[in-house]
Amino acid sequence: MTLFPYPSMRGRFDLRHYLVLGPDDTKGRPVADVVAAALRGGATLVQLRAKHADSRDITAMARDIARVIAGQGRSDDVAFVIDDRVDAAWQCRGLGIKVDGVHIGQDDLDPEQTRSLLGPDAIVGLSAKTIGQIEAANALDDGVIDYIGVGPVHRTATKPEAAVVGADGVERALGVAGAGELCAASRYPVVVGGGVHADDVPELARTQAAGWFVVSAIAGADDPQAATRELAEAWTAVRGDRRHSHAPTARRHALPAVLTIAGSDSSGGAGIQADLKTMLANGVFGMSAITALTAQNTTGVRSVQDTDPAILADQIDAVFEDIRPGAVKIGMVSSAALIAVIADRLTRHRAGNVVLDPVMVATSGARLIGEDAVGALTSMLFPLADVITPNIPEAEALLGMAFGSIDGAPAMREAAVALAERYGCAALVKGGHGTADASDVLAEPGGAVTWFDGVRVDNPNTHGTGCTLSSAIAANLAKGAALPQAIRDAKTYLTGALGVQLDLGRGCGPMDHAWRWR
Ligand SMILES: Nc1ncnc2c1ncn2[C@@H]1O[C@H](COP(=O)(O)OP(=O)(O)OP(=O)(O)O)[C@@H](O)[C@H]1O
Ligand SMILES: Cc1ncc(CO)c(N)n1
Ligand SMILES: [Mg+2]
Repeated sequence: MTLFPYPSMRGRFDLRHYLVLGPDDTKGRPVADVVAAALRGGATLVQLRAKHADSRDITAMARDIARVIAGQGRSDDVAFVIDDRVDAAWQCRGLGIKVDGVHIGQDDLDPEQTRSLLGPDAIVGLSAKTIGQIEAANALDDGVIDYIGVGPVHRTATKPEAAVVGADGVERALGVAGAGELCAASRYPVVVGGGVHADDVPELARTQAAGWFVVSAIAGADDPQAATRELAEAWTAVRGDRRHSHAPTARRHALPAVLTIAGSDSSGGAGIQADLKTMLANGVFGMSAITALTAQNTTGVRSVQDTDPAILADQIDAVFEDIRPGAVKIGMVSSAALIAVIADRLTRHRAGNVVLDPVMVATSGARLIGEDAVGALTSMLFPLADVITPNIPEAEALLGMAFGSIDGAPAMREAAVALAERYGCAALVKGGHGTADASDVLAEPGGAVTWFDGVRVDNPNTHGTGCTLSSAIAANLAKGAALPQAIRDAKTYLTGALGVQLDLGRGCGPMDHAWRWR
């Protein structure tokens, strides 16, 4: 349990004018004296570097430096860290000496262990000199390290043995430009140094560096105060008095991606518009291949123009050849020619997690599939689907007159089982068009039947409920959910989107897909 009585400097330290020094750098002068002079010259952070010193000596020097910082009234804005020796920093903090953290190298204790030893209040800086080391640092969880030290910029007196490695891993002087590349690649603020002298600073200040660090140019100077002032003024001349942000930028990362192959609904409430909004709201990256343009609004469909099959094929290829979708949602496909293209491309790209919403009639009553296409839909696309999501009228159309009308839960269940048996894919018969509680029933090819209880929302604006549900199912499958759970979560989302009672348009209006964030 540390006795460390000081407020954390994390998120408050200033990397702009960073002094590094140890007893071997100061030409015999006490380290604390050089620190005092550098602070008067504008130093903003101090690092004590005495890698091989006894703990007792480090503790004594640290106590003197902390006293100097406090003596100049700078304890609240000048952070003080110890280089490499996490043990010594831990000991100093336990003794109540204001050591705000550590700076560790690639060969020292690893960042996670350092963080767990020193706790959440300590500053942890990490050295890096190659793009690979920057990328490894970027991959650390947020909160492990606070900044990066890049260098040496030039071969230096204090580190002649240091491998000066460029971004490509080739050993050579890093230079200001090479350091600048590493700054640009880092998601943390970066302080750059190692052999830096005053005439490097203007160019360095034009990179994304957060500041310079210097050893000999200050610690070895006859007048450390003047030397510090010259470096600080050179920086400020270019960068003004602005400081760096402490918050690491988000790690570059992937996302599950989902492709919707569907029609465009100009009203924004159904079709690919509803699909993409749903995918965004459910945490996946949505992509689209458009099968038709429809001019529609909440009162009806005014006109439809099918996409040329060749451009539909290209859209699907373009997506699969770059960002492979973890799931595919198929919506409105109005012609056999377009269906054939989709079947060919999904087979060629070995698409998985295919959710097929057999769109036949818009909520407004307009027919959205040609007579010739229903047969193509069932013979060419159903075999590629993992699940089909017909509403009650669509299920009746797919099962034909012989099956009769679907009225009530038992008939819904029978219909789902019949569809799963006939087409060899899971079938979710949706209860929205029914009179009961908007529950849906899933029949899977292996015989499992699952009900998804609904709560009928008293809201006449249900435009796009089917598009929204099937897209949410696809999003959940892409995130790794099993089908029943994917449906359950999709239904929760949909019910919420209906429940906020968005009321737009003169007819059957759309839902609020962003309801969770309102
Ligand atoms: N008023 C409502 N309250 C709660 N859930 C509903 C309501 N209406 C529909 N749902 C649910 O919305 C989902 C879509 O079912 P619906 O029968 O509306 O599909 P659809 O007719 O294909 O929709 P669309 O008109 O967009 O094609 C189902 O889970 C259904 O239970
Ligand atoms: C483009 C399009 N796809 C699907 C539906 C189903 O509501 C619709 N109305 N419009
Ligand atoms: Mg529908």
